[in-house]
Amino acid sequence: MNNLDLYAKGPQALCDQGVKEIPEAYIQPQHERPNSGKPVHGENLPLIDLSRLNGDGRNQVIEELRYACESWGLFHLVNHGFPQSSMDAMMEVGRHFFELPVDEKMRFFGTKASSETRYGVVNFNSDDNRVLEWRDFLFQPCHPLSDEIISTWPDVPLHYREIALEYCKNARALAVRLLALLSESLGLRDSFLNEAFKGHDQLMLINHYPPCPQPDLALGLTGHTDANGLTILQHDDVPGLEVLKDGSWCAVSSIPNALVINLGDQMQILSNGRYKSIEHRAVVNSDKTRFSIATFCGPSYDAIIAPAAELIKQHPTQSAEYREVVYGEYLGQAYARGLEGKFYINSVKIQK
Ligand SMILES: O=C(O)CCC(=O)C(=O)O
Ligand SMILES: [Fe+2]
Repeated sequence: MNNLDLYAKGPQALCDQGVKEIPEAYIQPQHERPNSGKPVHGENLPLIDLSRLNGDGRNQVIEELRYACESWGLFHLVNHGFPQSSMDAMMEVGRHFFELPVDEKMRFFGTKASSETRYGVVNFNSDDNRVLEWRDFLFQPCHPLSDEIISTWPDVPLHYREIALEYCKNARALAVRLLALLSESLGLRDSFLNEAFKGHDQLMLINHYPPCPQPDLALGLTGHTDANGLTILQHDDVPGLEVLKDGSWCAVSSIPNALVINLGDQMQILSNGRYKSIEHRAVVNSDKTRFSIATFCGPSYDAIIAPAAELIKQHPTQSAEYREVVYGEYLGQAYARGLEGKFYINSVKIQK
């Protein structure tokens, strides 16, 4: 099958053709289909306001952060210092990328599940029988960067690379700041998590979910936890993100100018299970396109990630809950396995 045939099977092409029924390959088994995700009201889902860090509010913010990470693994973040102009520009140039003619987008087409720049239409390889997801995406490495890596990024639309470069730098600055705050919230020295991550690795994924004629049968993104350390998610105002909380899927609203931060598996390991990587997914709808930009911040590939000794001492059994992992290997195996709930993090849990 050539690339254009593959594109023709992708959700955007199907949407453009005006199909009324989605192909079988996109139909989720009954138990995976989106039910009407019980909405989480704003007051339940934690919202962290970083403007309160200066002065008297500081201890309270750290306390709220601890609560959010222990009970949710996800929170809205406002007054985060990420320039709005950079967020808006990235969303716009990302949108324009997906509007490009097929041949332009297909110049970046790739199927290999790796950290290389690629535009993906259908997310499985031939020996994988998974149900397809109703999205296409653009994936790119963002840190560490070199001219060679930047030269793999899309060179269209105009200014894509400079806008993306600025965005990646802003995301990295926020990640470094958040890791210091998360260290503090765990009672560790400020530099702990940033040091544990060594030089850091950062990837960006732009998800594009076209309207789907049968949204009750499909998913934009299967339920999964992020394999990295923490994810900075910017999404537009079209609903779609859901989190699994106490066994039910709950819709996460979009708050203007806010970012969604969710913890990945490495935070669960480093915190010896005190903080959780949260299972989440994206549902689709029948009339609106939805976009999200996920920045995955994680350790360097050669970093060895293990529960922090200080936190093991505080654990009821005073023992490690997870075995140590080399981050690059963990990520490689998580990619190979594909999205599957908490399967991969559970596989490195020490059986007692
Ligand atoms: O589109 C979303 O809201 C979720 C994206 C996501 O979870 C991911 O890219 O890992
Ligand atoms: Fe995710």
